[in-house]
Amino acid sequence: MRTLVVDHPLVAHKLTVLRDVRTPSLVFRKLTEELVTLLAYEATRDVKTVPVEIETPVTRTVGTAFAKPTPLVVPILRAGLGMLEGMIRLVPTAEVGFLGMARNEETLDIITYAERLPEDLTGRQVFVLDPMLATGGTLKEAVRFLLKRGAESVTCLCLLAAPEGLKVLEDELDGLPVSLVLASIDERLNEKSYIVPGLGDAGDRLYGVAG
Ligand SMILES: O=P(O)(O)OC[C@H]1O[C@H](OP(=O)(O)OP(=O)(O)O)[C@H](O)[C@@H]1O
Ligand SMILES: O=c1cc[nH]c(=O)[nH]1
Ligand SMILES: [Mg+2]
Repeated sequence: MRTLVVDHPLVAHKLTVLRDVRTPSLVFRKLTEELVTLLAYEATRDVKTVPVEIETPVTRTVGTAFAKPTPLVVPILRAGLGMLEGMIRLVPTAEVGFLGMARNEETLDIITYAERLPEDLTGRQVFVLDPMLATGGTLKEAVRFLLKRGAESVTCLCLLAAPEGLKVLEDELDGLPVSLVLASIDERLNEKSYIVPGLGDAGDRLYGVAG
């Protein structure tokens, strides 16, 4: 599994404001979008392209276009939805599918409560959006599901990852066409499996406390 941490002062600065407990929802949403756009630049480096012939005001030339089928972007609800705008700003022709997943905060079991994706993902490059990789349970389920549907590759964009969750993914998804693009690898998980120092519950900070 390829893992890239985007080491850039813009990312570090925006992430610091995002982590701050005083940062209100409105600013948190905006910063999440901006951070995703910075991660997306790196995450799409291997997106498939084809040569296209075009005419400039001066001459004919050969340029580059996204190959078909177009990339599929999959935000994991709720918190991943906060990353969608920032991603499709860079890849406006991408298609978007949805996975609704939540971890039970006591048992840490993952519930998939919604799925709206093409049945057949054969040959598709898929980009999964979820800000938090904590125990790795959610992302492991999501990636397996997408590969089972035939996805050619899965690239996950996350803001924060815990070393414990990264190890789970490395062990469980070893040898599969999976990459991770992150803004930071944090220190550890706490006793409630929250990322430390982290940013709290990303879904709650984006959208308010879930019922
Ligand atoms: O790596 P894990 O231990 O599985 O935890 C990470 C998951 O937890 C959060 O979602 P949550 O379950 O809080 O749902 P929400 O986005 O609706 O708040 C986060 O957005 C991930 O999906
Ligand atoms: O720190 C964490 C861990 C899981 N989910 C979150 O939103 N935050
Ligand atoms: Mg949550």
